[in-house]
This record gives sequence, structure tokens and C-alpha cells, in this order.
Amino acid sequence: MSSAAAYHLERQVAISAVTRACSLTDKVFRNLVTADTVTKKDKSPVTVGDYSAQAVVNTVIASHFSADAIVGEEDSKDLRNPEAKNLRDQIVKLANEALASPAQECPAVADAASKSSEAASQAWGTQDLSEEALLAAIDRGNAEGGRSGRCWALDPIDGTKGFLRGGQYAVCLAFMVDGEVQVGVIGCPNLPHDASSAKPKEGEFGAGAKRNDLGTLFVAVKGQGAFQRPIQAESDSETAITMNKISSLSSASFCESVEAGHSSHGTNARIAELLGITAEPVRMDSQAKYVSIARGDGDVYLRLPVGDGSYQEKIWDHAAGSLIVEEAGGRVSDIRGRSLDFGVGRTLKDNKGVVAAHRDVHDQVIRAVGQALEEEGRGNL
Ligand SMILES: Nc1ncnc2c1ncn2[C@@H]1O[C@H](COP(=O)(O)O)[C@@H](OP(=O)(O)O)[C@H]1O
Ligand SMILES: [Mg+2]
Ligand SMILES: [Mg+2]
Ligand SMILES: [Mg+2]
Repeated sequence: MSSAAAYHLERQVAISAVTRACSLTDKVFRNLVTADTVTKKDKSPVTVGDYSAQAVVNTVIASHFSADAIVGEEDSKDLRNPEAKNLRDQIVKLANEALASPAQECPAVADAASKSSEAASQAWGTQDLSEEALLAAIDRGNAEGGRSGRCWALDPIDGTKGFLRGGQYAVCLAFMVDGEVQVGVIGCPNLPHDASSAKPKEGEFGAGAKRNDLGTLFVAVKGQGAFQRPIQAESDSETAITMNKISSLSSASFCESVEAGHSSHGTNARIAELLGITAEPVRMDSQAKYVSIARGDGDVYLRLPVGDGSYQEKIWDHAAGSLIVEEAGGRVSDIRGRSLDFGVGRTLKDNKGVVAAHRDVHDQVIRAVGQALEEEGRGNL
């Protein structure tokens, strides 16, 4: 890709930020998520990981684009309680380590910082950031989103339940202009580079892959295609990814959330039946579902609302993943086939659920979704 390509710098800054955050979350996972914390249902490792990763990503974004708005999942409110001192100390240590790491800053990022005195003076520099500076960085994510201007959407750890289980989770960052997603970057520290090298076991694409095959980064810019590469790798190792072309949906496979509370497994199963899909669903946490279908590990992602459908999906749960799927040949919509509208605030309040499939078969999937909802008496969702 030439350096003149649209949003080249945003793409590189997003990759740099997500790469740093992934090393951090991977470290948190290996050091803090123990069998003990999982059985005690102690969520603190997740919290440390979420907050520190948001502090790191927001710091990297702000050092290059100080005026940009950021819609991030987390905020510092609970962290400011006196009892959270230990948590704050861990965040300060982890975030500063991640920001100080010599992770190769890609040439475009380094170049921009050296040419622009503004960028250089905004950079976080070599000094450790104070506790207050990091809490403020987390709160840069408090933007309301909306239809106008430049805005980032960040999920510092998507799939917190998967993170705790040692399953899939993702660091997800999207860049939007006037409510349209232009850049999407997703780091999946537990996803193999090549799912086919590790046959699906335990209901996951690529489960059983070797540790050193894990860690994949996905990136898309609108109109420029979708790519993947190992997380810790040079940019020239990027390869283009595309969705499978599907001749008949009966041979397709679909994926859904592990959590039945996040999408209706029963409705998803009926939709699959209506489409003649016989393969068992593949259950995965996080936006790893989007990137898995984008590279052809699976074909359809169904996220049917549970109950009365009053839950509003959050923009950071879908912005990056939906662009990656669309740039790989897919279409992403809500259950009625309406495009996801990322320009109405922090949530997708004008949409219900999510359906992603190759653009050639998406309409067919939407018809089955409509029929399944009618049968359940939820045709008015
Ligand atoms: N009732 C609900 N319906 C749909 N999504 C929900 C939900 N409650 C929480 N979520 C979202 O589901 C995300 C995880 O998605 P998935 O089930 O695909 O792994 C969570 O992201 P976090 O893990 O970042 O909090 C959270 O934002
Ligand atoms: Mg999330
Ligand atoms: Mg999250
Ligand atoms: Mg959450």
C-alpha cells in the first residue's frame, strides 16, 4: 500500500496502539489469571487488563491525534475509590511498561512524530506517566460519539468472559469519520495465525493450536481490503483475507457467542435449520467471531437478541469487526437487514442484533432470521 493511501497514519497508529495493548493483556492473562481467580470468580485480572489497555491505547491515540474524540468502554470512576489503590498501582505499572516497550514503532508513526513538533510534544515521552495522567487517559474515552467529526471506538478487552476462561478475547479499535467506520484493527492474542493448521476441537476454530502460532492482528481500511498478520511481526508479513464464497448455505458453518445471555442460541439454531446448515455452531467470545468469518474459518455470524430485544449493542463491540468483514467480502447488518449505524452515539440504538455473512448470501440469511422471529412471536423486534 502506498503511503498516500487514505488514513495511512490512523491505520498505523491503531496497529501500534493495539499491539502494545495485546502484549499487556497477554501478560495480565499469564501472570494474573490463575485457576484460583477463575474458580473464585474474581474479576480483578479482567479489570486490571481492561483499564490498563484503555489507558495505553488512548495515550497512543492522543499523542498523534490530540483533538480526536474517543468512545471507550471503560472509565475511571470506580478506580478513584480509596479501596482501589492496589488496582491503580497495578495499572500504573502495567501501562507504563507497555508504553515504554521498544515495540517497533512503524515507520509512518515514527516519521510523523519526528516531522510534527506538535505530535512530538504530545508524545508520552520517556518518563513514566503518573497515576493521574493514566486515569485521565482512561477518561479520554468518555466521548458521546455521534454523526460528526473524527472519533475512535475502543474495546480494550472484548470478550472478558473468554479472557477469564483462556478462550478468545480481542483488543478492538475503530476509527470513524462522521459516523462511518474507516479503519478497524483487532488484536486476538489467543487466535492462531492459521485455524486450518489446528483443527477445530472443543468447539472453536483452531483450538489446540501451539502457543507460538497464537496471536493474530487484523486490519482493514474502508475500500482497501482486509489483512491479517502475526501480532508481533513486521508490517510486510500482512496477507489479504477474504470470506469463503458460498455456493450453498447448507454447507456453511455459523458462529455465535459462548454466552447465551448475549445472543439467543435457540433462535440462531432455528435460523441455521431453515438455511439447511447441519454443522454445529462454533461458539467463541469476542469479535474473534467477525475476524474468523472474514478469513473463512466460518461463514455466518448470528447475534440474535435475547428476550424483548431491549439491549442496545455498543459501538465498540462491532465497529472494527464489521469493517473487517465488509472489506473481506461480507455484509453486516442488524436482524432486519439495516446497516449498523455507528453515528447515533455510544450504542447502536437504531439497530437490533447483528447478522454477518458473505454479501452473496446475506439476503437469504436475513429472510430466515425474519421467519425464525415470526415463529417465536418476536416478529416485531
Ligand atoms: N445482554 C447482552 N446482549 C448482547 N451483548 C451483551 C449483553 N451484555 C453484554 N454484552 C456485550 O457482549 C460483549 C461480548 O460479546 P460476545 O458474547 O460476542 O463475546 C461484551 O463485551 P465485553 O466483554 O467487552 O464487556 C458486552 O459488551
Ligand atoms: Mg466488548
Ligand atoms: Mg470490553
Ligand atoms: Mg464489558
